[in-house]
Amino acid sequence: MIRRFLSFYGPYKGLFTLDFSCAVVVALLELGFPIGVQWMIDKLLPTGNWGLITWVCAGLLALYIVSMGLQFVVAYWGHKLGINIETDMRKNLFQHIQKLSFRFFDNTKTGQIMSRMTNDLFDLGEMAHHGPEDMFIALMTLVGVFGIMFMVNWELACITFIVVPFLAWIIVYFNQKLNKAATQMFEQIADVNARVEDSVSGIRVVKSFGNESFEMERFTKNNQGFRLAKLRSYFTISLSASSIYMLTRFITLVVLVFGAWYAYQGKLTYGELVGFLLYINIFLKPIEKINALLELYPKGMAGFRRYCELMDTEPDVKDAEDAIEAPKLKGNIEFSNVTFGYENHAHVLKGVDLQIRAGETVALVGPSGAGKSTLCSLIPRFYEIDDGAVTIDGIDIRKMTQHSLRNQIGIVQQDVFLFNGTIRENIAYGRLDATEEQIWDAARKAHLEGMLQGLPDGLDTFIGERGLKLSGGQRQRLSIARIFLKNPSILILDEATSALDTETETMIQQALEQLSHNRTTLIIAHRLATVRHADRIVVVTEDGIAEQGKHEELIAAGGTYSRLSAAQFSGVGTV
Ligand SMILES: Nc1ncnc2c1ncn2[C@@H]1O[C@H](COP(=O)(O)OP(=O)(O)OP(=O)(O)O)[C@@H](O)[C@H]1O
Repeated sequence: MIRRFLSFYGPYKGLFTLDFSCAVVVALLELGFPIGVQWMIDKLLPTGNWGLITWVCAGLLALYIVSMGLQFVVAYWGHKLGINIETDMRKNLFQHIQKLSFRFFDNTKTGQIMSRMTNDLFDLGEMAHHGPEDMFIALMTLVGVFGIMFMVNWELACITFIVVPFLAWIIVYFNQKLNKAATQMFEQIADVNARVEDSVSGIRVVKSFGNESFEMERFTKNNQGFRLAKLRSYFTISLSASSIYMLTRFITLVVLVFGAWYAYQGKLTYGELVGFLLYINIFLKPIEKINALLELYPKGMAGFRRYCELMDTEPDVKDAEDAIEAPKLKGNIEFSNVTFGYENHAHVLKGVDLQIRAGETVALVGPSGAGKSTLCSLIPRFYEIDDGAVTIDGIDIRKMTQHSLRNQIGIVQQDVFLFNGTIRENIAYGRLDATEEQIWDAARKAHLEGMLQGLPDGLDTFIGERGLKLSGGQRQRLSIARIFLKNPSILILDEATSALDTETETMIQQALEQLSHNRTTLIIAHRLATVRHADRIVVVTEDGIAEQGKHEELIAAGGTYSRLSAAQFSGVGTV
């Protein structure tokens, strides 16, 4: 874990060396000042040579100024190093999250991911800056100060250093406790974030049910959980800080008593006693540093452990090592004996065989929960199948890179997701390098032109979070324009026109028919009326594919489809 953390210093060796060496010089100067003071009291003051005393004071002042400059370097460039490392980790995490599969997102709350990206990393930058540097300097100062104190008076030095083993014990003991407390704190704040994310993104549902106080109660529970976890960690921090304080004050007192006694007996000069007391202050500084680290280190490490945990989560859908860039696909899709389940041993699809010819329009119908959407989500390889194979143009999709495969598949969902931005940005999401003309062309085909002409900012109109400033039909048309621009070989339409009024629906149906011309199109249909004219209708039930054929053939066969059709047209059931 520590080695993994240290590897982040790699790109910043120069910055680290600068910061580290300045910090070491500052620490050495700190050690040197009391020697000067002691020398002045014992050797220089009795001579009465004020000229020399003035020069020595000027020299000390110059050293203080140098030390001040070096401290600025440490404070600024040291923090820069920490921030750089924190930024790199956040970038790695975002990059990794982008690679994770649907299964991960199905099982992880968005708020918790956000918490790992933000809160968990806050203390890491600080730890990256202060951790190795402060620890090294603290140890170096402790050793240095012991050496000097030993030379001044070995007995007093040994008395002072009796506290060190106690100190080490306190550090180890409280570090373990704080590690646990910090991990709990991060877990609790992640829960708070997840609750806020859930409530805010579902605010319309919350308000429509008038459940604001229920949401408040749930939030309060999470918030209290965080408060308790934080209080627990502060309790431990306070306990360790006061134990260390007690230990250090006690030792100062002991040194004062023994030092005064030695001075009284003439074993110690008064200059040595003052110098010694100044060294006690220097001796306390690394201890204070270690104490501060004791608070920072567990928080940083708990965040880093959670960072590693997420970074070590392997995507369950990965490109094969010898994966090829998919050629321009015609769209012959074949499912051969495909078995798939979201959870192990709970298969949604079992031994499914289905062939779809290039350019064919196939409608998938069947009872809710039968697996129509699941079947379609296997084509872009959103999930890894448990058994069998899915091929396109005879190539197993596991042999293509996910990017080149998904590039050739367009999906229009019933539940449209648009990004917070302008209409232009959202259409261009279908092809990031699209020209103005291509964007307008896609907008025209999706029948957005009229709407755009009525907007003062046209394509540059902001549509709000998730496109909330647009109507359901407008959102749907925008998502269709995106696919026109993408121009894929395979289309998956998840009852794409259900959010539109009859007039718009007819327009869009025409546009989609134009788009699906010469393209393989799968339509997940809930309203049978919309798919009567499909080349083929495939009826998916919980037992697999029950039947397939044209509308008339299936009606004549008198099977599941004809029953569903009768139920729907008589208005009794849903499909
Ligand atoms: N991400 C998921 N994680 C776990 N189970 C899921 C997931 N998505 C769907 N399921 C389950 O898989 C089964 C098939 O769901 P699917 O959405 O494919 O059905 P569908 O036929 O498209 O239904 P509908 O017509 O209602 O949209 C259901 O039992 C559903 O609960």
